Amino acid sequence: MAITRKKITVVGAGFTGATTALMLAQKELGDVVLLDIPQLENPTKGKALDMLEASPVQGFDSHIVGTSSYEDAKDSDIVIITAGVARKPGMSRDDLVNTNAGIVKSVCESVKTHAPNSTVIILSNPVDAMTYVAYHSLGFPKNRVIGQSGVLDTARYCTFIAQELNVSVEDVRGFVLGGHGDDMVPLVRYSSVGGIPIDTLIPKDRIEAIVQRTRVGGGEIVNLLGNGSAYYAPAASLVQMTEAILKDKKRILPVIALLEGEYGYQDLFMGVPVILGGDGIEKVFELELTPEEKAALDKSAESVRSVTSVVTL
Ligand SMILES: NC(=O)c1ccc[n+]([C@@H]2O[C@H](COP(=O)([O-])OP(=O)(O)OC[C@H]3O[C@@H](n4cnc5c(N)ncnc54)[C@H](O)[C@@H]3O)[C@@H](O)[C@H]2O)c1
Ligand SMILES: O=C(O)C[C@H](O)C(=O)O
Repeated sequence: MAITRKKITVVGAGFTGATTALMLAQKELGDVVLLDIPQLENPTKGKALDMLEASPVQGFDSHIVGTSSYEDAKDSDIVIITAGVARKPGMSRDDLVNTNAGIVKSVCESVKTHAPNSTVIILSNPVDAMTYVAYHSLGFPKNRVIGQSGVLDTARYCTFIAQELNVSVEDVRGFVLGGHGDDMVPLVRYSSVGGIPIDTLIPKDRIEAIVQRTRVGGGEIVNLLGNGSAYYAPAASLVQMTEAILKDKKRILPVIALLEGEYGYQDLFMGVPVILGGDGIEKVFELELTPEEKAALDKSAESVRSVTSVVTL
């Protein structure tokens, strides 16, 4: 019996989209369709072909095609949306809201037509608001519309903790909740190294510095790059989410989910820990928060609400 491979479409073949496509293929998570606008069809085909030609060297058998046609995305299992503009130094993610809302809306119209059973992961910024836009444009059930922020923010947080203690990143566990903005909420109380709570190992002022560096981690990269934003760690985060879904791994990861009463928020897309598996978001975990943690999450939720409110659907 022929084995049907999974099909993953990455919309937007820029820095994050192209990097994601390559990482997905390297892990053989499925065949990859890399899609960008018609004006960039040849460069998109060129990037895909270049990646494919790496496959004999690296020994992966995923196919990769570049295209500007949604026909090629037909019946995708997963669609990852990276289409849109990135910020430059001096800008906030929220400055992108109007431009990217239009792009995400038009992409979702095509996804709805050509891949109606897909699970959709949104990366375009401001990503909490763009996930809200995608949900309403797609009309898919809430478990199949997922935003990426918490995996990346947590990865940055864990990187800084590992650096601080000079220990393996593999032994660091942590969580970042809330919106993908400068008031996101790294949860120190739920962070540990090899099972040891970090607040017993790292002085308070150093933890505060790590929390603050995490909050502005995207901006740190934007300032260093000078013309664009991070893409290696964002791509790795998208791949981890895709793998959790396609392999039904039931990972517990922080992702942007529709909240309908959880944590006291209604009709809000924001980062929370979930079970991510074959059905997409299979469960949202409601953690016990201290009054200080809840106040910080409320502040982050307010920022998300404020940028989401300017979007016209
Ligand atoms: N959520 C996160 O954690 C996170 C992380 C990194 C980047 N981002 C966001 O992801 C987006 C992409 O970042 P990037 O660095 O890849 O930018 P980029 O400029 O390198 O690539 C964006 C691509 O989208 C394409 N595009 C624009 N309109 C399109 C459309 N209608 N259909 C298909 N493709 C279209 C562009 O042609 C371009 O190739 C930005 O909004 C950025 O802020 C979010
Ligand atoms: O910071 C950005 O604008 C891109 C992304 O959201 C990130 O956190 O790297």
